[in-house]
Amino acid sequence: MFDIVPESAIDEGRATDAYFLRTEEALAHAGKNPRVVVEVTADQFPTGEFELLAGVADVARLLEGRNVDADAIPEGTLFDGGPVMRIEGPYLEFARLETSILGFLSHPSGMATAALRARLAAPETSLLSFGARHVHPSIAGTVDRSALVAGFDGFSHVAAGDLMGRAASGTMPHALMICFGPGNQEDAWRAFDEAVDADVPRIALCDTYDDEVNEAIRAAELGFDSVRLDTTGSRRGDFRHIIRETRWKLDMAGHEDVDIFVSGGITPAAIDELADVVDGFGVGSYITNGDPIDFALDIVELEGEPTAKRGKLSGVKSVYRTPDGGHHVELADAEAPAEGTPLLEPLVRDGEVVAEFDIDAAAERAMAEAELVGFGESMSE
Ligand SMILES: O=P(O)(O)OC[C@H]1O[C@H](OP(=O)(O)OP(=O)(O)O)[C@H](O)[C@@H]1O
Repeated sequence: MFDIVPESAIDEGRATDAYFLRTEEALAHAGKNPRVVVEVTADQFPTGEFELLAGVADVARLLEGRNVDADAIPEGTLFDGGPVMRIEGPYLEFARLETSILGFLSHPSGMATAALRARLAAPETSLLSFGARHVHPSIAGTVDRSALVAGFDGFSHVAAGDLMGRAASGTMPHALMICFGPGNQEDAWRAFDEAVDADVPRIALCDTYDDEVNEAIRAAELGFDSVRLDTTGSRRGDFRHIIRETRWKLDMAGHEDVDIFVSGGITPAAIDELADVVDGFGVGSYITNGDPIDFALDIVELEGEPTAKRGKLSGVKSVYRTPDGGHHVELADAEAPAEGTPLLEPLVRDGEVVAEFDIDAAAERAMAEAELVGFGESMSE
């Protein structure tokens, strides 16, 4: 019905580049199915430019039930070089899965990395992921899960929530306000308040027809807990001033408890500029525009012997984090760096998924990692 590659095609390995099917034919013809170790890597050596890993859970599900062992650094870990994942087994067990394995990691990790930049711009302020509308609906869950791995507080997409067993958050769209017509904002807000479950936060959208200050005070008078300002870019002028003026006049009217949320084109720079005058942000395109990480999957060992294509590092590797925040890449059988903690952990053993995936734990790890490696310090918009 829609242009969506079905889950069954991913699981069966048909969500692949055709040359892997040709490879299967050629290997079968030659009677070959070598035991290999492959590694998934973005940069061969540490670069100092860290990125946040996400999407590992989907890879684990894809490898489940296949005759392979796999290790991966946990979701929510920052990496800047060396393998993030290692898979070992007969090559034909997983040859055709390469395309989907890389896709499962590349896009989520890029979005999680962007989301972490936003998170670090205001560690204490509420951040909601609003990005689903910018991507194909089939991956909305990936967008919002990546944002949560990076420490976001919530997300807006209902089906993404169904996937994660969490409730979506949200306020109200301009469409609701416009359906009641100009001058009738109270009718729209009142209808929302009367109709929507009591446990849904009362956040009124206050920029549709009149001045933000005017609408915010009117919504507050109706009893709304919070207002959202999504002022159109062409009208924004000095957004910080608009927000401060709204805060000032809400306070003057006795509505010191009414929170102010903002959305629309919010970037880490905007968060940095506005965090002290707002109570929360909705962030969409900044997350979904996060560049996919350029992962590659390469054979590094063939029948127990180190090998690699030119330009790639042969041999099975380990990666370590040292207390100074260093990320070290070494041969797996070499001595670990002093005080180095190995980052690759068992993911799949004999086809059984042995890792656990906890979004909150990943988010905690991401924040600790960011502090350890100084991720925020090299942050650019
Ligand atoms: O700019 P982003 O960071 O991607 O934010 C996502 C969207 O959230 C806000 O929309 P709103 O709910 O106000 O949309 P509406 O005008 O359709 O009601 C904002 O105006 C963006 O369109």
